[in-house]
Amino acid sequence: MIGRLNHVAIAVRDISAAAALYRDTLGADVSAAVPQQEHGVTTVFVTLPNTKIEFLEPLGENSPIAKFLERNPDGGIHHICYEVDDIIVARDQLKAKGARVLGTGEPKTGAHGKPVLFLHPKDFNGTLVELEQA
Ligand SMILES: C[C@H](C(=O)O)C(=O)SCCNC(=O)CCNC(=O)[C@H](O)C(C)(C)COP(=O)(O)OP(=O)(O)OC[C@H]1O[C@@H](n2cnc3c(N)ncnc32)[C@H](O)[C@@H]1OP(=O)(O)O
Ligand SMILES: [Co+2]
Repeated sequence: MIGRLNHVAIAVRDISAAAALYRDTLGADVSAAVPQQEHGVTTVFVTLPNTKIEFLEPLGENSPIAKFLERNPDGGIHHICYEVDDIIVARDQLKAKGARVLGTGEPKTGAHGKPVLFLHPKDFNGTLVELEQA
């Protein structure tokens, strides 16, 4: 079911500082910041030869990463995103196996313009898992 590692997400309080750090200290290829209103975050992507790093900063009042940052004030790894061929098939298979799909269960459009879903961290070794349709 899961394929390539699409990205590893790091939640931060200051996405500009995080982007500058990776660009200027690590010499990385860093995108502009993009607000993702539907997801309650602003994103920056760091393009690596074999995957991406996604920086997340809270956006708006009810950001889903706000409490994570209260628990982790310096920031931290927030989720991992795997690619799947068909996100509805994957979702239905996962639900049939008892995994909890977060939100309404219907995919949202993610930062790459593809359908994404999230699986509860308590079901996957304490790690928030995002699925993105390849
Ligand atoms: C668009 C872009 C893209 O890639 O396209 C994105 O990624 S958008 C990325 C932003 N969107 C999302 O993250 C959507 C999915 N996330 C969510 O719905 C929420 O963050 C959540 C339900 C996973 C957790 O929300 P919350 O922290 O307010 O909830 P709680 O405080 O009740 O947390 C419930 C339990 O899960 C744990 N927990 C919470 N967040 C995480 C995490 N990131 N990794 C591992 N464990 C976590 C808490 O410590 C707690 O454990 P204990 O019970 O032991 O204390
Ligand atoms: Co993500």
